[in-house]
Amino acid sequence: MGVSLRVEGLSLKKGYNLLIHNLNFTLKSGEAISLYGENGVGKTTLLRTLAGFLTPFAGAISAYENDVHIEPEIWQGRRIHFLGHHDALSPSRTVAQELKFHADYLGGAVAGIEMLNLTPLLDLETRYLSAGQKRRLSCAKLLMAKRSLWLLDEPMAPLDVDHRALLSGLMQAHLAAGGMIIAAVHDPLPFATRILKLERPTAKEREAASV
Ligand SMILES: Nc1ncnc2c1ncn2[C@@H]1O[C@H](COP(=O)(O)OP(=O)(O)OP(=O)(O)O)[C@@H](O)[C@H]1O
Repeated sequence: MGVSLRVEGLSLKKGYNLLIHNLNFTLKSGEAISLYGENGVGKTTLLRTLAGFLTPFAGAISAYENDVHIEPEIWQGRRIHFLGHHDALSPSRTVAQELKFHADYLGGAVAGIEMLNLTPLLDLETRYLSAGQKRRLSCAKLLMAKRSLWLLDEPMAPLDVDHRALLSGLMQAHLAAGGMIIAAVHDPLPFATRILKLERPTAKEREAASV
C-alpha cells in the first residue's frame, strides 16, 4: 500500500524535438529510480514534467494513495519536492530569509540548519554561496515539509564527500519512511535503486511524432 506513481505511454517534446517516446514505468513506496542517459537526452525534462512544470506531448502520469487516485493538482502541488540542478534561490535574499521563505511556501517550519551546516551562512546573500552551499540550502526544503516523491536533478553533483553522505542518508531515510525518489544522475547513488536509462527516440519515432 502507500503511494505509487504510474507513467504510461509518456512522450515528451521540446519545441519540435521529440525527446522521449512511449516511456512506461511504475514506482511504489520505498522505491528509488536512478535516471541515466547522455547529456541532452531529456532527464531534466522528464523530472520537470513529472513535477507538473511541463505538459506531456502524449501519455499519462498518475499517482495513487492506497490505490485511490490523487488529483494532479494535489499530487503536484503538495506531494512532490523538486530540486533542480540550478538551485532556485533568490540571489538577494540571505540564507536565513531564503529558509523562511521556503518554509512559509511549503507550509512547514524552517529545518535543517544545523544538519546541513548552514549556521555560518545564515546572514550571507545566496548570490555569494558556492555551488555546494547552494545545494545544501536547497536540500533544507526536503526537511521542511513531508512530501511523497522527491524529484532530484543531479543531487550529489556539487556536494563534497561528507555532504554526499549526509544527503544519501536523508534519501535513504525518506525511502525507509515510505517515500519515493527519482534522481537524474551520471554516477551511481551510494545505495540500491532501480535503473531507468533514457534512450533517444529512433528517426521513425521522431518522424511519426512530427505529424
Ligand atoms: N526549443 C527547443 N527545440 C528543440 N530542442 C530543444 C529545445 N529546447 C531544448 N531542447 C533540447 O531538449 C533537450 C533537453 O534536455 P534535458 O536538459 O532534459 O537533458 P538532460 O538529460 O537533463 O541533460 P544533461 O545530462 O546535460 O543535464 C536538449 O537536448 C536540448 O537541446
